[in-house]
Amino acid sequence: MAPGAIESLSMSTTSSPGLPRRVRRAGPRSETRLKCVAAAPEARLCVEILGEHDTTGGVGVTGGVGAAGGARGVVLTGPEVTIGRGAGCSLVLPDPTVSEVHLVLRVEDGAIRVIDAGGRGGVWLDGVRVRDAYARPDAVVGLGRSRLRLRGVGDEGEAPSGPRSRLGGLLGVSPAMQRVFALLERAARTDATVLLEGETGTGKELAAQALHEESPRAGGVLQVVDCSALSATMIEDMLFGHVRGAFTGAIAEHPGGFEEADGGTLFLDEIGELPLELQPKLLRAIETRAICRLGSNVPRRVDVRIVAATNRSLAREVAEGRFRADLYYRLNVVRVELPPLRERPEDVQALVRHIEEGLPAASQARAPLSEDEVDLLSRRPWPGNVRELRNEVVRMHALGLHALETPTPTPTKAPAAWSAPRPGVAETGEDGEPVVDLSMGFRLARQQQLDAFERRFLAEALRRAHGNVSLAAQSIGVSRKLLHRAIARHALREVDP
Ligand SMILES: Nc1ncnc2c1ncn2[C@@H]1O[C@H](COP(=O)(O)OP(=O)(O)OP(=O)(O)O)[C@@H](O)[C@H]1O
Repeated sequence: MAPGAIESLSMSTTSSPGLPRRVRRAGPRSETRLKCVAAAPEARLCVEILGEHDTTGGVGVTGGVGAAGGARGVVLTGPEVTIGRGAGCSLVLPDPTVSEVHLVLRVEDGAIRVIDAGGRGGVWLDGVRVRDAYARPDAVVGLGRSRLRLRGVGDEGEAPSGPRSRLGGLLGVSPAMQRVFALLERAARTDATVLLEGETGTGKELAAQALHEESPRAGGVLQVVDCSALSATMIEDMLFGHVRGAFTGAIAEHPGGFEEADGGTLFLDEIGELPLELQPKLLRAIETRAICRLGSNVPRRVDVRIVAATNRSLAREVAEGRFRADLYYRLNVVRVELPPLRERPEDVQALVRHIEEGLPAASQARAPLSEDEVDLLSRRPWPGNVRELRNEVVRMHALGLHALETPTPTPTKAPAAWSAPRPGVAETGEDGEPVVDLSMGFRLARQQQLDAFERRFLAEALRRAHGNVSLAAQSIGVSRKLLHRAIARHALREVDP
């Protein structure tokens, strides 16, 4: 189906006690929308100068810019303005700590985009250093020793407006998240199948919830089926349900996720883990919008919108033969990639404040994190993304810790020598058992343990085979091709002394 196309479906309704694991009903809508005003070339941008300097009379404005609101308030016109010490800037600041052209403000869709033009000391938005970020209304921008309050934009004296800083439970002020919000919003209006890709903890599940809540199906059910369940039979049962007697222990009929989601949205989480043998059956169900319960040949029509998520690259899985191409194309109608947190440090502050607001008073052993602490956190690599940030903030509050007291994790992306300890991999405790680190959550911890095990295992096999891949593969019972792929994934050298 073409991107954005509407799938037409038929309906049947069922209800079921005892939902499968991770299948649940969506909660009430919780979002507040921010108004967006369309950009106009003559858009006006109101800036209030708050600097320590006495800029009265010293503020120079050029090119369609006029003074407004007294000596310290200026209105800048045009979709893009430059700010700095240089005479050519739209707003000239006589501050020796400011660079010639320090900052660019751009009006986009009624929002103010703040771009560091390479100014000395950088650009600070609400106390967080940014390279390129959208500002909330009334945000304060710091450059050199000067500070500016962005009063908002408008053509006819409209109220200040801003970009969407959240969609459903997803928060984000960075341009990357703004693009995600725009895509999700557009996709939500259709019945098109959506594939969400992104590292663990980047908010794929929240994105699926937002898609459902923003869609015409919001009144229906959002059903989640975790395709990484332990056995293929269990996943099959969670997807398609069963009739009485279908297998030992099937003492009653049970609808699966497809039927549970009828009239609503079916969220296939961890789709990259779906066993190969189940993939043709899922493809058929998606194509025909009909399923048969396990143990039955009677097709049942279902009216569902499909959203799938994975923290793998499905295209790569297809290339490596672990995922069927036909199912991939059926799922990849609208693809939305959730960016990792390290690529959008501008979002850390909003996320920290949001997490702090949700903390129960009893678990707050310290004051809210200071701007310096938030700045420190925004420089970390966060391999577990927002989930890891949440855990860290909760931990800091619970234990009364400060950002400097908590170790900075190493990015998982950086390939370390295979013998070096991997981040998040448990060390051995006094009892010889691995020390469990709960702070990063189950999935990430499990993944990192598995990765570490695989790496050690393969490295040892290679070492014993003196780096001969064919021999190593033979000795551990895997194909040469598979071992080559694993070597590349773990950045192991094929010939190790
Ligand atoms: N943009 C965001 N705004 C607010 N909270 C977020 C955001 N992204 C993630 N979170 C929070 O981080 C945690 C993990 O989010 P979520 O489960 O949606 O991630 P995921 O990508 O589905 O992870 P996984 O692949 O491990 O299942 C949750 O507590 C969620 O509320």
